Amino acid sequence: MRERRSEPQLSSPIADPADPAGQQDQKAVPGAVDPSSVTPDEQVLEPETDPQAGPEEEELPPYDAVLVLSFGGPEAPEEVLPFLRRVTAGRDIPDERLEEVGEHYYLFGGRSPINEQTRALRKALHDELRRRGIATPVLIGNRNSDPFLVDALREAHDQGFRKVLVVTTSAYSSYSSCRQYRENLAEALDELREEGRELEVAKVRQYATHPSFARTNIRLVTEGVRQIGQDDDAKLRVVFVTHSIPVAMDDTSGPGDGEGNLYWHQHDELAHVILDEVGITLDRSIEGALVYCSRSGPPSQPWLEPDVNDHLRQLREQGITDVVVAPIGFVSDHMEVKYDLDTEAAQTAEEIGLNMLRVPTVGVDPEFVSGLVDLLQERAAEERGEQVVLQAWPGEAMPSICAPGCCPNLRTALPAACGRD
Ligand SMILES: CC1=C(CCC(=O)O)c2cc3nc(cc4[nH]c(cc5[nH]c(cc1n2)c(C)c5CCC(=O)O)c(CCC(=O)O)c4C)C(CCC(=O)O)=C3C
Ligand SMILES: [Fe+2]
Repeated sequence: MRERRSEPQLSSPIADPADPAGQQDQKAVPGAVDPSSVTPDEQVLEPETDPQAGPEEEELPPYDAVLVLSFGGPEAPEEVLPFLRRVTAGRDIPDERLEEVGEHYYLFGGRSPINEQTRALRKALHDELRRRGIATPVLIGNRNSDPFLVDALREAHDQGFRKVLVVTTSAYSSYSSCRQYRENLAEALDELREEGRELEVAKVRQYATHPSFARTNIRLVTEGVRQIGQDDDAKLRVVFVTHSIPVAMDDTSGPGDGEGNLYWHQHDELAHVILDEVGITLDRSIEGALVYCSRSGPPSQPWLEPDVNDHLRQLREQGITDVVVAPIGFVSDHMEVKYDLDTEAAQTAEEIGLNMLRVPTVGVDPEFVSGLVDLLQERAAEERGEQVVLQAWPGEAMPSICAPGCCPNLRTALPAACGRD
C-alpha cells in the first residue's frame, strides 16, 4: 500500500529535475467554445455530411464514433429525486442524505449544470476533431440521466456504428471514477447484445496524468494566484479540492498488483507540480494542501479527509487571509463545484473572514480539449498497432486497457468493459 500522507500540507517549490512541461510541443487551438452556443439539437446523432469535405477527409479508424460518457444530472425539479435514487441504487445511503443532497439541487432550480457542460464538451471535441480533418461523430451517453448510455449506444448501432471510442468526464483512477464507468459500458453492451445489436467499445486512458490536464490546471491556478492580490506568501494558500471517496476505495485504487491509493497519489502529484510551476512562473513560494468535498456514506465508514470546510477554518486559525480554491478533481463546474465549493465553502470562508477565490475547472479549455483529442488519436493508433509514445506528466500513463482487478468494486464483482478481466 502507498503511504498516504495524513497531513494534507504541501509546500512549494519542490524541484522536479525532469520537468518536461516546457518541452512538449503545444498545439495552438484558436477560439474557446462558448457553452451557450450549444443548443440541445446539436447532440442529436446526425450522420456528418460536410459538403466542403474533400475525399482526403480522415477519420479515426478503426473507430466510427466517439462517445462522451458522463455522470449525468437532473435538469428540472421533478428529475431530482429519480436521479438521486438512480445514483444511489443498491447502496446504503439513507433517505435523509438524499433529501439533503436534493436540497442542493433545488437551490439551483432543480437543475444541475452538468449536462449542459457535457454538451459543451461534445461540441468542443467535435470542433477540434474537425479542425484536424477528422469527421468522426461525437455522441453523449450518461450514467444517470437522459441520454442514457444504453440508449446512446443503441442509437449509434442503428446509425451503423460498430466500434465506439469512449472518453469519460472523469480523469482519475478509482472505482467511482473509472471502473464504475467500465461496468456501465459492459452492462449496456450486454443489454444491446440481447437485442441482437453487437457493438465494440474502447476507452481512452484515464487522463489525470496526461500533460494537457496538468498544464491547463497549472495555468488556471497561476491565474487565480495572480488575481487574488495577496503578495505575502505567508498569508496565502492554495486549496486543492477533489471528491472524497471511502478510504477502502482509495486503498484499492490502481492496478490490482499495484500499491493502491492511486486516486490520492494522482491528485497529490498533480497538486505538487501545480505548486512548483506556479512558484516558478510567479517567482514565489506558495504552500497548499489537498482536501476533499462531497463526503457521503455512514459516519462509521472512513472517507478521505480533511473536509474543505474544516481545512478553511484551520487555515484561518493559522493566520491565513486568502485562499485560492482549485477543484482539480473535477473536469467541469458541475453541482459538486457549484454547491460544495461556490455555496458551502464560500459561506464558510465568509463566516470566518477568509478571502476565497475559486479557480475554474478545465471545462472546455482549448488546451484540455486538444489533449483529449490527442488521446482519442493515440487510442486509435494504438488499436491499429502503431507505435505510440504515451505522454505522461506528472507520474505514469495509465493503460487504456485496465489490468485485471484494477480499482475493484468492493461490493459486488460485476463485468467491466475495456479491461483484461
Ligand atoms: C470520485 C467521484 C466523482 C468524480 C468522478 C466522476 O465525475 O465520475 C464523482 C462525481 C460526481 N458525483 C455526482 C453526484 C453524486 N455522487 C454521489 C455519491 C458518490 N460519489 C462518489 C464518488 C465520486 N463522484 C462516491 C464514492 C459516492 C458514494 C457512493 C455512490 O453512490 O456511488 C451522489 C449520491 C448522494 C450523495 O452525495 O451521497 C450524488 C448525487 C456528480 C453529479 C454532479 C451534478 O449533478 O452536477 C458527479 C459529477
Ligand atoms: Fe459523486
